[in-house]
Amino acid sequence: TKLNGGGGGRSGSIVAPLVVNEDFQRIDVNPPKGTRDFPPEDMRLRNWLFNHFKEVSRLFGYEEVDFPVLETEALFIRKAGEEIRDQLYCFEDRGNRRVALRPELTPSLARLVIQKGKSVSLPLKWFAVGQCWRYERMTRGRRREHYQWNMDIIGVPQVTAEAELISSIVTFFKRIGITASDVGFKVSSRKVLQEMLRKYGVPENLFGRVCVIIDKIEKIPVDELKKELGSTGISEDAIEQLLLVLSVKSLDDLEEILGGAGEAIADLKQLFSLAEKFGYSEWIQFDASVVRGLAYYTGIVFEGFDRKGKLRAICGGGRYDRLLSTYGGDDIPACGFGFGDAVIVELLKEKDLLPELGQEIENIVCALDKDLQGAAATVATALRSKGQTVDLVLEYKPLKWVFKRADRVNARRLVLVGKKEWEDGSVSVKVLSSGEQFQVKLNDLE
Ligand SMILES: CC(=O)Nc1cnc2ccccc2c1
Repeated sequence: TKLNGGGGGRSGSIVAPLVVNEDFQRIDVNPPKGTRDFPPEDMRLRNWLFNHFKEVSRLFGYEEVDFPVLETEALFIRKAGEEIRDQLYCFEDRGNRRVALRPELTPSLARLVIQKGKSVSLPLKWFAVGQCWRYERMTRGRRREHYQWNMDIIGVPQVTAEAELISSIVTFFKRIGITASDVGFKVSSRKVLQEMLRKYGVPENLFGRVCVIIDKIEKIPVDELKKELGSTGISEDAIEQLLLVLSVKSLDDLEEILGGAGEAIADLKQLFSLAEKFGYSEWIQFDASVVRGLAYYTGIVFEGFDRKGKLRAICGGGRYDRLLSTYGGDDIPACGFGFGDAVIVELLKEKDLLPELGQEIENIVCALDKDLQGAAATVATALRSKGQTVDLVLEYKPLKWVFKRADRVNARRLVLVGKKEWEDGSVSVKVLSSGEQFQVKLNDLE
């Protein structure tokens, strides 16, 4: 420890310091690897973004829900080879229970719907904004947490549900200044794959695994993709045909291959016609190669992408009609999307659309001398009770300090409590933008 005497040897007197810190080093003040703090300026941007998420959800008539960030590990154990499974942030708790930090929100939502059972009437339209976790080996140095906005419709089998979900995301983009020339949605249906796999006699239980592998179509070399597909037992010929179908560029070409009878074509045609009615046709395009990487999707799938092709997918979602029944629930149709808080901020930076958000305070209240601190508290309270934001100077400070603080917190005006004015219940106010200064009875101050 450094005793006061060590402070440059003034009179040499040694006074033991009040706090001795010999028994620990300075703690690591950074947050754990892959996680973020949100100091005020970052929290203002986060709140701006999340408020848009939530306002759009409410505009569409959805109800907010939330779940524990900690779930039973079993909720996320799927044997389809998903990346989200390999990176599960899971552990054994002190009660020897296998638990996990949720990597996504949909399983928790499905669990709550089943828990609610008959006590809720369908359709349900729920939304949530929640932190999700993954445990990646240090090597990648990527983030281990992000916040996701989810909107889900439970109990509607028609494609009108997916069409509305896309409309809500388009509404969000428009609110923050993103246009159809900045981003688009690639739309397809996993029923294309399902119909192809049936045609080649591939067992249904391979469906999820095959989709997860095919989702890597643009991430790994094609012969590696073929090898992985082959390892599931699918024939070479079937694999060739699959990849051919996935490279199809239009719905008409797809109809050529699949025939017009299948649900895939019908669903997609209906979605594109609904897009017209919702007014977002120029935002979406058919793209047979979109499958998404989550095993539980069963029908329409979509993902938002930046047209410059510089960023990863902005958001994604689709229909998951079997998820509730795999958890032992009834056979209830469902669809939804997830929208992360990372890529969208990169996109806003790219487009120079980040909002300038500063602190805004209406009043700084301060006492002009020591024994008016109580009076200043009374003034602050009077203003706050009228809904005015007040930064009350909590200790006696020279005016120079107060002006500096007023500038930093971007205060609109100074409310000064002086001896003379306070004797007849007045305060003096200085409007900082104009420099205008006046005296006013406290009760007349609004
Ligand atoms: C770009 C980014 O931060 N992605 C990200 C970050 N954290 C996650 C955590 C769980 C699941 C997916 C995640 C995805």
